[in-house]
Amino acid sequence: MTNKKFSSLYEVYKLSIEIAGEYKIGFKRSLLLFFISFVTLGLAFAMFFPLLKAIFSSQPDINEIIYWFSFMALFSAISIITKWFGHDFDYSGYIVEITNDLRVKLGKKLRNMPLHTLSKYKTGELNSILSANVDESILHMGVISALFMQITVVPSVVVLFTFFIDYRLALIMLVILPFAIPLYIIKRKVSIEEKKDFNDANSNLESQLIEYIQGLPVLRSVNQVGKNAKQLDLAVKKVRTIQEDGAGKSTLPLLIMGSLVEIILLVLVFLGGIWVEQGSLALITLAALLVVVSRLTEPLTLFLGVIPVFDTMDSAFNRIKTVLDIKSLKTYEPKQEAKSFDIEFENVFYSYDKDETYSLKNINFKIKQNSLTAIVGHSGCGKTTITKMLMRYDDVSKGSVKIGDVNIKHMTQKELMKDISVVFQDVYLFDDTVLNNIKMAKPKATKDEIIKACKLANCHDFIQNLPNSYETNIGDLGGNLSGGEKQRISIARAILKDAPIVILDEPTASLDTKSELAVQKAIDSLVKNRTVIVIAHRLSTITHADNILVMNEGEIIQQGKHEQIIVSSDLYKNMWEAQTRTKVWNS
Ligand SMILES: Nc1ncnc2c1ncn2[C@@H]1O[C@H](COP(=O)(O)OP(=O)(O)OP(=O)(O)O)[C@@H](O)[C@H]1O
Repeated sequence: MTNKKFSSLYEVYKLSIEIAGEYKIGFKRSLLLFFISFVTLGLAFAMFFPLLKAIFSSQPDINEIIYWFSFMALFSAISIITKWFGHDFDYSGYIVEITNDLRVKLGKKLRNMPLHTLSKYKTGELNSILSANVDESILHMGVISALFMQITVVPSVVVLFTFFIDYRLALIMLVILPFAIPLYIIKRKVSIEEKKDFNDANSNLESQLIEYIQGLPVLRSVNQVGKNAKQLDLAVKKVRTIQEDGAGKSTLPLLIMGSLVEIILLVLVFLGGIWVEQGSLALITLAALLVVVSRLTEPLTLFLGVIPVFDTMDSAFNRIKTVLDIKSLKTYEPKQEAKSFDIEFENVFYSYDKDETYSLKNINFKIKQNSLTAIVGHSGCGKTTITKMLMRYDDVSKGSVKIGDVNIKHMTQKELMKDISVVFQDVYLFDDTVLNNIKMAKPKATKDEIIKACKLANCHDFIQNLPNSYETNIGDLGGNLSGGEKQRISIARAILKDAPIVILDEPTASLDTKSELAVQKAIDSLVKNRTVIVIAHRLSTITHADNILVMNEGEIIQQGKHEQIIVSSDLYKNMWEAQTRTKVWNS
């Protein structure tokens, strides 16, 4: 999801501060301590020059040796102590807190995100953002930032110190070290592109996996479970190709970088040897320098190894940020609550893609409190979109939606959802007890209230026959509830919620006649004395509706009672006749 290709180290630092949130002071302090630690480590290395000089001089002076050795020991001690305190940040639980805070923030965002935006994400994508990406984005805090500091600060201090010893030797290092820069840039470009492609491919793989597992029964029935599960197979291959490509492309810069220190050593030995021969450089100074430089091999090679960690973090946090930056739908002032439950759509237009392709066009209708309104029309004409606009799935592109004269933009999402119950065609039951699945509609409900709702929803008897009655875990039933039974549990939820408006999204469309009768009975209890909107495919179930909205291609082309529109609307008449014919064939 990120458009960024290459963040500078400063940007990575700024991101880190943002991630650290309220712990940013601790993070900055830890970076400062690491900085002091590695400056002093560089100085301790540099003490090799005077120390070796003192040891190997023609007349060694023990006091001078102790003097330089004491400095070396002092710098090393400061380095160890400050490094220890620097790591306090990762050892004392801050990183766990930061990870937790980030997940809580993302969780809140998901709760308040407009459903329209949420629906644009694949489940696997959100899954990888909340799990892997959160972990990756804080990876570098602690050990990795210490390592990074070490590989940049220590060589810099050594080069600077060498200037005081012999500027020519320092210049050799300064001339060769900048060759690391293009290598660094190539490596980062490869790495950041690989990370982005890898993240996209990985979330796609997660989505395909989730889809594969959920669709396993269907895949089995069409013999597509093995290698024939093409999409999953492709997703796995894509991840492998990206990883292989990335590994191949980043090996060369790593090898060259590793050789760079060897090259410096060779040039130092060659030129240093000449200068020693000519008498312009002390042999002991050259020897000390070779010892110090050879100690830089490891940090410089590590440098390129550490870069991908920053890129992983950068790419992961940018993905997190796209979620954090999503704006919740605004509740307009003054905040209001609906006191009555008439519904009015006035000149409503809506486009999913925020362009001129409207899924709803100039929708106008009024629903009286406690009446029954049905929406009918061919598939894709906009029936569900109307109900989504009532639930403020997104803001309408034009026009207004009102409940009891209050524009729903002035109602908080909580207030709005308090007023509406929805019964969907596909029921989702959570992996929890039957009781808790119903109770979630009204957390403070007593068991008696729940049983009463279940009796009304015509599901009390079959729940009692479950292995542990109301305490039976839905997961333990292993999908053994029928569609009609699940549907009645969801209706019990809606009855318990007791919202004044009920939306029925074709709840009986996929049920057989026996289940349909049982569910219809439950629905009859639910809709009593409420404002009801029903999306109906079977027109026979809505002939008694107070108003029927006939839709075609996003518009309401006719509205009225069954007896009126069967005469005035050709579309409705044709649908009715087609369904009556089917009924005759089926009987
Ligand atoms: N999330 C979405 N993003 C983009 N377009 C969408 C989205 N959901 C629906 N649409 C489009 O909006 C139009 C209306 O869809 P809607 O689901 O409201 O129709 P419907 O009448 O309820 O259909 P059905 O009876 O098949 O459920 C369709 O053209 C559909 O493709």
